Formats: sequence, C-alpha cells, structure tokens
Amino acid sequence: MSETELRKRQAEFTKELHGSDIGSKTGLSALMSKNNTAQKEAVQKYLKHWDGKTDKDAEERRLEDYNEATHSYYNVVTDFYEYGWGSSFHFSRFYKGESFAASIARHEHYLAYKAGIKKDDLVLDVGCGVGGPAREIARFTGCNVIGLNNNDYQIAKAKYYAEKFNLSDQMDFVKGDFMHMDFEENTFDRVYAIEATCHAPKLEGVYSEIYKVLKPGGTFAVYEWVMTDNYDENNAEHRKIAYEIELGDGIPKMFHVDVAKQALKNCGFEVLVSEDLADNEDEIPWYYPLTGEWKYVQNLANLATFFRTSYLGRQFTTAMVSLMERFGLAPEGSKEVTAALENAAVGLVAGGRSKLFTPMMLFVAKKPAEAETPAKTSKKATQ
Ligand SMILES: CC(C)=CCC[C@@H](C)[C@H]1CC[C@H]2C3=C(CC[C@]12C)[C@@]1(C)CC[C@H](O)C[C@@H]1CC3
Ligand SMILES: C[S@@+](CC[C@H](N)C(=O)[O-])C[C@H]1O[C@@H](n2cnc3c(N)ncnc32)[C@H](O)[C@@H]1O
Repeated sequence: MSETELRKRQAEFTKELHGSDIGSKTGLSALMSKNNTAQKEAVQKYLKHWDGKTDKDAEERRLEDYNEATHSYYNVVTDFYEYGWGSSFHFSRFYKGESFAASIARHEHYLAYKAGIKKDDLVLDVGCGVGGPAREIARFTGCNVIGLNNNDYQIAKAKYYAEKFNLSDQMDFVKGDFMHMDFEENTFDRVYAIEATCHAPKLEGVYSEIYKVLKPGGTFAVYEWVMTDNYDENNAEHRKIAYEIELGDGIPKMFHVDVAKQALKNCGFEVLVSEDLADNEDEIPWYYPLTGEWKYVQNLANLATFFRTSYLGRQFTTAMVSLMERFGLAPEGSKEVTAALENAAVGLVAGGRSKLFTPMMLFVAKKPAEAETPAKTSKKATQ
C-alpha cells in the first residue's frame, strides 16, 4: 500500500474509532465513547504482532509493519495513558519532595536546555504524543514547535489542547512517519525526541531524517529507550524482560545502547553527550510510580496518580474496565489492552531494577556546521 493510501486509511479509521468529538473527552470517558467494532479491530491489529513469538520471522514482521503496529497501539492506549499518567508520555527522574508533575516538567526543561533551544527557534518534536512536552517547552523557552506524529487521534488531541491553552500561535502538529519526513532539508534550528524513536524499525532511518531536516550547526537531543551494557540477548531472562517491554509498549525491537550511538554517527552526527540519566544513585527511582511502593510517594497531591499507576490501582482499573466491557460501556478488547499494559509495567520495573533497560539515554548530537545535507547521509542508512 502506498504511503498516501495508508495515511488516508488511518485517518478514516481514526474517525470511525474515536468519533468526530476528539479531544474534549479524555481517559475513561473517551474510552466509553469509542466505536465497538473499530476498537476490536485496532486491538487485533496491535496484538497480532505480539503473540508471544520471539523468533526472527515474528521480529521481521513487527519491523516491517512498524507504522500500522504503532498507529494501532496508540489508538488503543492513549486514553489509558492520559487517565493514568497525564499528557506527557514519558518517564523522569525524581528529586526528594518533588511532585510528579514538577519532575515530568523538569525532565522536559532539561532536554530543552541540553538541545540549546532559544526564543523564536523553530523546533521539531519527533513523535510528539498529545503535545504535553511541546506545550511545556514552548512556554519555557519561547520557541515555536512543530510536532510530528503518525497517530491521527493524538494529533487531534494535541491541536485541541494547544487551542485550549492559547498556544496555537506557537505550535502546530502534523501527521507523518518519522522514517519518511516531508519537511524541506535544513528547516529546523533544533530537533528533540522524547521516548518516541524507539518505535523505529531501524534507528538510522529516523536519525537520518532528523539530520536531513536539521539546519547545519543545529542540535538534536533525545531521550532514547535502549537496552544497556548489562543486557545479553542470549540470556533468556534478559530477553523475556525486553519482550515484555516490546509487547506492552508497542516497540518492534528494543536496541542496544551501542546500536543507537553508532546509528547517530552513521548518519553524520557528532555525538556531544551520551549519558544514561537512569544510571545513578537516585533515592527515588524513575520507575517508582509503577512499583506500588508507597514509601516513595512524595506528597498527598500525588496520591491519585500513584494509585492509578501502582499494581493495586492497575488491578482496580482492569477489573473496572472488564465490568464496563461486559455491560457494553467500554468497547470490546479494552480488557486485553489493560492486560498488555500490565506487561509493560512489569517489564519496565524489572528492566529498571536490573538496570538492563533505560528510558532516558540522553544523546545530544550536532549536525556539523559545514554539512552538505543530505549527501553525507549514506543510502544504506536510510533503508
Ligand atoms: C511506550 C513508550 C516509548 C513510552 C511511554 C512511557 C510511559 C508514559 C508509559 C509506559 C507504560 C505505561 C503505563 C501506564 C501509563 C503510561 C506508561 C507509564 C498506565 C499506568 C496507565 C493506566 C493503566 O491502568 C496502567 C498503565 C500501565 C502502563
Ligand atoms: C511514548 S509516546 C511519546 C510522546 C511524546 N514524546 C511525549 O513524551 O509525550 C511515542 C510517540 O511516538 C509516536 N510515533 C511512533 N512511531 C512513529 C512514527 N513512525 N512516526 C511518527 N511518530 C511516531 C507515537 O504516535 C507517540 O506519539
């Protein structure tokens, strides 16, 4: 199917699944207004790729169908994410006494600072979700942001929120696959990506597109999801953790940190910073909201978030969604989605505790000032 046909089909499907009143409803109330048949189809489209098979053929199929697989994944998890986590779909470090929202915002500010984003810069947010980070970074720095996303539902929501919070003058959101960007070469002053490029079937594919659209001398800053140096692909226990993360988070394949770093270099980037922000002695670990350990709760205001994300809260949500599904209040397949998200939570905590995995491998990479784009990007890198 051509890319234009795929886009058209995805847009039509989004309307059918979520209706035309996208944006104004969030979380469980949005879930209740979904089209039953379309939801069933979306869940099937997502889960057919994560059916327990970890052989090379199954992996190859996931990599090939990355666009539809992630599009379907975010069609069915976005409401749960917003209900449980808010509108920034990423992890963060926690200072003692710091609220959940402050920690999420600080993680975004830090990336903006490392990318060197300034007032009036034109910035690209690769895989922008529903625009939580874009809104925060635009307010924090005064820059203008274009959010790129292949999920129509999230784009509609991001546009709705930008309007609602009077930020439409500073931002826009466009549909597109980050493996094949439509922007002109040398367009953006800075580019950032937060926990999104791990959905790429090949990191060179997305990094070379970023390189192409970045102005010479510009920087790209990313929080990458990778398996760390402690990970051994031939260790069954390690592979199980990586698979849980892939399944529950809609990722075709989790790559090793060295693969990511090398991919940046292969695309022509000069890597200025390469630091795992999770590799530290933080008193409160980044994965704490998913552990159910009450000792880490920072303040009373965070109790609701903590409950929803904890093991107990997740079981409660699963039971509630299961009842809603039985009585026709939630669409069919919703329970399967909560089960897949449970896999994500278990895998992420196991990966975090064992330090086999990090969601915050910070890379800051520069496109050389003298770069002649995109000639330097080898053909091989983009395939
Ligand atoms: C998928 C990628 C690359 C990044 C998303 C990171 C996180 C924001 C999500 C990873 C697992 C998610 C889960 C939830 C919220 C968003 C995540 C933490 C829930 C807590 C949402 C509410 C559900 O009932 C349980 C979910 C568990 C997993
Ligand atoms: C975990 S979310 C992170 C969203 C956002 N960066 C944030 O922190 O809130 C990953 C995002 O990447 C987007 N994405 C995944 N694959 C993509 C692709 N091939 N092209 C464009 N966006 C993609 C998803 O739709 C989703 O919005």
